[in-house]
Formats: sequence, structure tokens, C-alpha cells
Amino acid sequence: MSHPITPRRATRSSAADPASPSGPRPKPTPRRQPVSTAAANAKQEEGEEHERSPVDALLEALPGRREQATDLLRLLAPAPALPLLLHGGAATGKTRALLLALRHVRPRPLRVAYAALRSLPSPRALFSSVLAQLSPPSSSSSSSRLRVPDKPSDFVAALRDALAGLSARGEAVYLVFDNLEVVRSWDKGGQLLALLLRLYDLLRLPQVVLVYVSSATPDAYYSMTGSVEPNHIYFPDYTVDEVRDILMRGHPNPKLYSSFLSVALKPLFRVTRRVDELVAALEPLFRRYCEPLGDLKAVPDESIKRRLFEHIQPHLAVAMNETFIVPTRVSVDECKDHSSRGKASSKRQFGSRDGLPTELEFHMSVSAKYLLLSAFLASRNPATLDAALFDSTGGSDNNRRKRKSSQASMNMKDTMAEEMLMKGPGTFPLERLLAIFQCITSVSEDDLGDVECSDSMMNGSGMTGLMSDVLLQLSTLCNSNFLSKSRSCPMEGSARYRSNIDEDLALKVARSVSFPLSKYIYRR
Ligand SMILES: Nc1ncnc2c1ncn2[C@@H]1O[C@H](COP(=O)(O)OP(=O)(O)OP(=O)(O)O)[C@@H](O)[C@H]1O
Repeated sequence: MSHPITPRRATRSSAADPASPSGPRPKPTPRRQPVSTAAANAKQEEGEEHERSPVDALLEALPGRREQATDLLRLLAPAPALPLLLHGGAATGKTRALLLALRHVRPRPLRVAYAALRSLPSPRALFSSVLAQLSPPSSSSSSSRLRVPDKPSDFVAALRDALAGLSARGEAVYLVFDNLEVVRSWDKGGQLLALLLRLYDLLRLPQVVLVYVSSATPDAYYSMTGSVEPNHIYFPDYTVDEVRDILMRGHPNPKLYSSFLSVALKPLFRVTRRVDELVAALEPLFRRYCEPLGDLKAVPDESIKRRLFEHIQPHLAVAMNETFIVPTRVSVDECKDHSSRGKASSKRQFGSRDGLPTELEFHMSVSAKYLLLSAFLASRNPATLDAALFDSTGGSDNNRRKRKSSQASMNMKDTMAEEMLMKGPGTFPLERLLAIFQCITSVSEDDLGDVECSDSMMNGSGMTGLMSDVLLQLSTLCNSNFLSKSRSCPMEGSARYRSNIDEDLALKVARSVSFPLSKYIYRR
């Protein structure tokens, strides 16, 4: 299930291995050992009899992540450790596994500065968050007084000072950059990304362990920086059995919940594989499932199971048609002072489907996002411009188009575009939607070298995977009001669709999959 990791990989730079510092790499300090007196050993052995090993505790908290948890404990050992990259699709447990594993890393004390980049609005907020977490406890309460650097080079200098102080006190420091791919979407994000990836070379502090968490593969990053290549651990998508183990863990009535999951999990798993979305979708369903029961502690026999199954079936069908939306509760202000709190809490909440809120983060599948973008373009652009906007290779080639267009045809297009804007979002047939969808997904396929459009984001199945569930996604988007479906057109005999989202929301969705939407929006 899990792809093999490549521990201590060879590096692309000549002075890559900290164990054999032949180049400019700093001399590794010997790994610090816990105090090893007879008394300490005895105490440790005694403790081991009563306590579970860190690995056991970790494995219990991480169903489906045995291999990753073991690798984490091994590769997180401090001083000197190569940077570590955890990569894999959305909600595959990267953050959870890392944060739990860090609790078990020895020796202590250690300091963790965790930057949840998805919750941070700008480079400056990132600098502020990291430096605040590294400042001594006395000054962290007055973090407003902390001078926040504007320039990345000043940040590196300030970071080095803060880390040197902690290293001098014997503290190992873990610098975690979660959702690293987000940096790309920031202004001058490419440069900042390269700088973050080169921190190992820039800081030269062996007791500092850099950990990057991302949906993109290592090659997406390290081929462009030429810096030391990290160890990496791959987090594949969960299988349905693994998700079942995760959901079953610690349930007060395992027999009842197991009989519920045997009915509800597989159908929903076809719609989403994200654990957080499944948890959110299953919770209200389980309450429904239990409605006929007087006693929630009861162990259901076969006849009760049958009755519960009949009771839940219609609700299950409705749930499968819903789009999963998870609101983020993190406001920009909250982000400014602290980064780390945001992520977990923001993801567990399940949003309502009322209206089309703009402050939500949408945890849709990649294909649903592309479909929504295709629908937005189909509603927004005149159909006659499709051929020009999406050339035969699927791409948008504005320059060539401009050169080739005659003044007369440009004028005609302008008039049409104006009419379209006056009329509001237009309707379109399914064929047009699918054609645009195919074009824009093929563009993204060409860009697979890009961080955000990595294989992992496509769930390892490539763009064919995107196409396969498109009709299911379409009905989900309609049910959740992102698209509306009109009655069949008497002339064409088929239904027409209309996008209900505005440009801001479309741009937000586009950013989340790094799709250059503005290139495809026709503007006069
Ligand atoms: N093995 C697991 N056991 C229990 N809960 C899990 C497990 N894996 C994931 N989850 C839950 O699923 C949700 C998403 O997990 P997490 O944030 O760790 O994923 P991620 O891979 O970091 O996602 P992203 O790439 O979107 O940041 C969290 O609520 C987390 O607790």
C-alpha cells in the first residue's frame, strides 16, 4: 500500500550528505545522547514494562499509517538530520502523523515551530509566525513587539539568530512548513519557496530539523532548487478498510458502529476518500441510523440491523449527492498572530450548504473543482470564443489568437462578449461543459511539473481519473447549487446548465488547483 521511502537519499549537490561533509556543509555535531547512568537505564527499563513503546502508541493513534509512523520516528531523530518531506494527497494524515510523531521524538527538550501555510495570508505572516514561536516564552506573550522582517533575507538572518540561541541552550528545533505548495500562489512565491527549501544550506545549524509537508512530490521542488534533497515519506490515499479502522477507533459501541459502516461507508467512499469529509458526512447519518433504537448501547442482532438498514437507506442516497464543504474558521487576524492552531480545528467542522459563502475553503475533489471552473467559463465566455480560447492542444494561446484575428472578427467577438455580460451568466449544454473540462484538464496535465498539479493531487491516477467521475460530480455541484440545471431545451432536447458562482469564488477555486483561470476569462 505505502510506497517505499528512500531514506538518506543521495543529494543533487556535491556536499549533500551531512555524514560526510566534504563541501561547505557544516561539521555535524555528534548526536546527543540521553544521560546514560545505571540509574537512568534502570528507570527506563522499569518504565518500559508499564508503558507502551512510542511506536506502539503512535501506531495505535494512526490506523493505516504503520510504515509512515515507523519511518517518521526514525527520520525525525535530531542532529544532524536531513530535511524531511512528507508528501501525498489531501487528508492522507500527513499533518496528524507528523505532529503525533513529534511527541515521541527523543531526546528532549525540543522546540517545534509549526507554520500552517494554508492559514497564513502572506510571507510576512509566515515570518512573524515562525519567529514568534521561536522567541523565548517571556517575549512570546508580547509578540506584537517582535520586529517582523519584510524581506526574506532579513527573515533568514532573524531566524538564524533565534535558532542559534535555542541550539546554544541544547534544544533541538523542528521547523515545520505545512501545505508548502501554498507558497507558490503568493506574490513572488516561487522565490520564497526556493528560499525555504534552501534553509538547510543557508542556516547550517545541524540541530535544526526542517520538515516540509506537501501534496507535491519531492521532484517538483528539488529539481528547481539544486539544494540538498530531503528524506521523504509518501502518504498514499487510504483504502476503504483503512478508513474503516480509522473511523472505528475508540467508538463507544463498536458492534453498532461497525454494522452502520458496513452499510454507509462504501457508497460514500465512492464520492470522497477524505477522512475528514467522511467523518463529517457519516456523523449525521449515524444519528439517523440510531433513531429507531431506544438504547444506544444495544448490540444489534440481525433483525435490528435489517430494520436500521431500511431506515437509513433513503438518507444515504441524499448524503451521496451532497458536496462536501468544510469551512475554515481561521480569519486573517487570527492567522497573523498564530499559525499552528488553525489547521486541525478548521478542518473538522462541516459547513452548511446555504448560499454560496465566499469565506469557505472548499474541500472538493480535484475533478469537482475543474468542473466548476469549466462551468464558470462556459457561463461567462461566449461559446463562439471556445475554439480561440482552447486551441487544439487544449491550451490558451492568447498571443497567437490576437495576431490571427482580423479587426472585423474582433469587433464581432467584442459585441458578443458585451451581450453575454449584459445578460449575466449564460446557459450551456453538457457537451460544451465536457469539452472545456477536457481542455483545461489537459492543460493541467501538461503542467504536471508544477508543484500544485502533481501526480499526487490527481490521486495517482492521472487525468483519466478526473474524467471518470465527472457526471457524478456534476450532479453533486447541481445539488449544492453551484450550478443550476434548466429543463430540457425543446430545440436541442437536452438539459442546459448555468454556473452560479461569481468570479471571486471561481478565482479562489482556481488558485487551490493552481489553474490560471484569468488567462481563459474573456475580457474586452
Ligand atoms: N490515520 C488517521 N487516523 C485518524 N485520523 C486521521 C488519520 N488520517 C487522517 N486523519 C484525519 O483526517 C483529517 C486530515 O488529516 P491531515 O490534516 O493530517 O491530512 P493531510 O495529509 O495533512 O492533509 P492536507 O494535505 O490537506 O493538509 C484530520 O482530521 C485527521 O485527524
